[in-house]
Amino acid sequence: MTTTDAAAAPAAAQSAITLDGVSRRFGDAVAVERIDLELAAGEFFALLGPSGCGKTTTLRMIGGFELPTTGRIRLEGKDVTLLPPHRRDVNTVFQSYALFPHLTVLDNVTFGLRRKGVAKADAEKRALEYLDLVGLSGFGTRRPLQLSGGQQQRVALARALVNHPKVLLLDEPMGALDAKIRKSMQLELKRIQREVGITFLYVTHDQGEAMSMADRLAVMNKGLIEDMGAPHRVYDRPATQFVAEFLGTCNVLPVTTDASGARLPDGNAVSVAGASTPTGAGWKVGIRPEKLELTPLPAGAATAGGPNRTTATVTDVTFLGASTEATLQAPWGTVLHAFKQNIGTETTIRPGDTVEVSWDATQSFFLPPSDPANPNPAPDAEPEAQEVAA
Ligand SMILES: Nc1ncnc2c1ncn2[C@@H]1O[C@H](COP(=O)(O)OP(=O)(O)OP(=O)(O)O)[C@@H](O)[C@H]1O
Repeated sequence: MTTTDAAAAPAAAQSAITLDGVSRRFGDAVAVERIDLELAAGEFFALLGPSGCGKTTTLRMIGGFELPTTGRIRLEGKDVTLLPPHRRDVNTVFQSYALFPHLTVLDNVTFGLRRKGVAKADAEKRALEYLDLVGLSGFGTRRPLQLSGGQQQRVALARALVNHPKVLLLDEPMGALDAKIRKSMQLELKRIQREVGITFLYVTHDQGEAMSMADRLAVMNKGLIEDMGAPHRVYDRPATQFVAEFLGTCNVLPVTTDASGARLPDGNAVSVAGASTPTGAGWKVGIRPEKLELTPLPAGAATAGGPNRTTATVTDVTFLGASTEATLQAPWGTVLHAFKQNIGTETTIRPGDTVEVSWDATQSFFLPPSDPANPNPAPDAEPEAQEVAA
C-alpha cells in the first residue's frame, strides 16, 4: 500500500527516477516488495525506515549494483533496469566515502573526469569549483587522512557532483559523523542540492534528518513503502501506526467505531476533522504529544464529557529546558505523553494531579488496524493531505 501526496511533488516536466513494481528477493527472503516510486527532477527525496527494511537494496537497484527480481527502473524515462552502474547517469555517495587515500583531494575529485577523458586543466578547474561549493577551497593538496570526517564527506560529495549526474544517490552519508557536525552538514547539503538542482535520493534511518531535508519522503517497513509525501503531511497524518511512531512520539488511543461514530473506552466521543468514521474492529486514533491540552481538574473529578477529551492522572513530569514532557495514564490504562513549550505562561502540573486531556479534531487521525499476519494493511480511506497551521 502506498499513500501518495501528488500535490507535494515539485511541478516538474519529467520524472528523474521511476520504479514500477520493483522487488528484490534473496533466496526466500523478500528485501523489497513490489514498490512503485516516482521522483521529480530536482527533488530531494528521502527513503526512511528502520534497519533491514530494504532502503539500501532499493538504492543499489537504482544505482545498478543489484538487479531487481521483478519490475522496471527508468531514469528520465529511459529503461535502465538491466544496465550496469557505469552506463547509468547516476552517482552514489556511500557512508564510507570510499576516497582514494593515496590521492590528494583535488585528484580524488578529478579522478572520474580524467577517466572520461576530460583534459587535466578543465578537470581541475571544475573540481576547484565543486570544492568551493562544498566549502573546501584551499584543501586541494591535502590527502583524505589529513581531513576530518565531515571534510571527507564533502570531498566525496564534490567528487560525485563534479560529473553532473542526473541523480545522486546518498546512502546514510552522514552515518559516520557526530551529531553536531551532522546537523550543520544537513543544512549544507540542502543548500548544495538547491544550488546544483540535481535530484537527490537520500537513504537514512534518522527521521529528523529526513524530515528536515527532504521535499518528500517515503517510510519503508519490511520491504514495503507504508507512506509517502511531504514531511509535514506524513508527520501530521500518517497512514499507519508504524509510520506515526517511526516519525516521533505518538499517542495511540484505542477506539470502538460504529455507525454512530468513534468512542474511547471511557465512552467519550472522538472525531477526526475531514474524515468519516471507519467501521470494523481494531481502529485507533493517533494524536501527537504537542497537540494535547492539559487542564487541571479537582482531585478525583472526571471531565464533563464531550468529544475529543478524556481524564488522566499525571504520573511523571520532566523538564527538558525548552519544553516539559508530562506522562499520564488514562483510566483504561493507556499511557499518554504531552509536550508543552516552556513559554512562561503554562499552568504547573505535578505527578498525582488529575487533568483533562483534550485536543482539536483537526490534529488527530485514524490509524487502521494492524494485522500481525499482514503488517501493512491498506487503510479504507487514504489520509488526506492537509495543511495544519503551526
Ligand atoms: N546480499 C544479500 N543477501 C541476502 N540478504 C540480503 C542481502 N542484502 C540485503 N539482504 C537482506 O535484505 C533485507 C534488506 O536489507 P537492506 O540492506 O536493504 O536494508 P536497509 O533498510 O538498508 O538496512 P540498514 O539501515 O541496516 O542498512 C535485510 O533483511 C537484509 O538482511
